[in-house]
Amino acid sequence: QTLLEHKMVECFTQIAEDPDCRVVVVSGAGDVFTAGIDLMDMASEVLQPEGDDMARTSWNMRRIIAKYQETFSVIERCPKPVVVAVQGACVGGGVDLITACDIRLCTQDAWFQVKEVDIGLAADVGTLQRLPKVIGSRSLVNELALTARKMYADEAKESGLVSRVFPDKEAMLAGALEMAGEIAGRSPVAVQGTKVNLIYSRDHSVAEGLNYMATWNMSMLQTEDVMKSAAASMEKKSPKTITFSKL
Ligand SMILES: CCC/C=C/C=C/C(=O)SCCNC(=O)CCNC(=O)[C@H](O)C(C)(C)COP(=O)(O)OP(=O)(O)OC[C@H]1O[C@@H](n2cnc3c(N)ncnc32)[C@H](O)[C@@H]1OP(=O)(O)O
Repeated sequence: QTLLEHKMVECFTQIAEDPDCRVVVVSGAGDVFTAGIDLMDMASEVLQPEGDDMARTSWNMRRIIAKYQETFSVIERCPKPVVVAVQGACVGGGVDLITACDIRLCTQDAWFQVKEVDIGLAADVGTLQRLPKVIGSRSLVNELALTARKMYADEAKESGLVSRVFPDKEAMLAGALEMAGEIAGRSPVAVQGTKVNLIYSRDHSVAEGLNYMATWNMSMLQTEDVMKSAAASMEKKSPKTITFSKL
């Protein structure tokens, strides 16, 4: 139930470079997706940085926070799409994690909580930066982050935090894997280019996004995948029938 902070960077760095991997599904074991940061670790490790004076202690604290931020930023930077499947509680760092993913699914019993204000801190590893870009309503984001109230599955769907709600975990995992199969069956040049450009455009003006896109596709449009996909489309075949080279 605790976050796998240190393994996450290692894992997603490998996934980003692994041509055999085209899509990722993140799910949690048990009834609870995640209880967020381990509060015992937090008390003993995170909140006790070393340093001979305030400047050095603060510097080390900054490094610790940056390391935690990287835990989730590595997911967003990974060019392979990441589908996350949430059951039960998704608390604190869990919201940081899921907002760095590309597609969020949950079960009917799922709930989400930006818990940090309840433990005396401003959320510092991504929720405050990414949640406003996921949920359209700034007022709702502010309410959730300032009050730490729980948001249940139906509201999460209505607000756009998740795109689909499943009756139970089994159905959700089946749905997540089916979706992953749809993504993995398409051109990795197209899929990874789409993820990278969606994230770039989220953080830039339309003009900047278009400029980046033109530069991206001036090389990527020269892929053999376009001709293969277009030919399959003309023949009314699914892109999943095509064998695409690894990327
Ligand atoms: C630079 C740092 C950046 C990172 C910041 C991250 C911040 C955060 O993540 S803030 C959020 C922290 N998490 C919490 O406050 C979660 C609190 N826990 C819960 O709300 C519930 O435990 C939960 C809904 C997850 C599960 O409820 P359930 O009724 O199923 O189980 P419990 O009986 O409550 O818990 C079972 C045992 O687990 C221990 N536990 C739960 N959460 C944590 C946690 N986050 N850290 C450490 N331990 C946790 C709980 O104390 C129980 O232990 P025991 O009594 O020994 O059985």
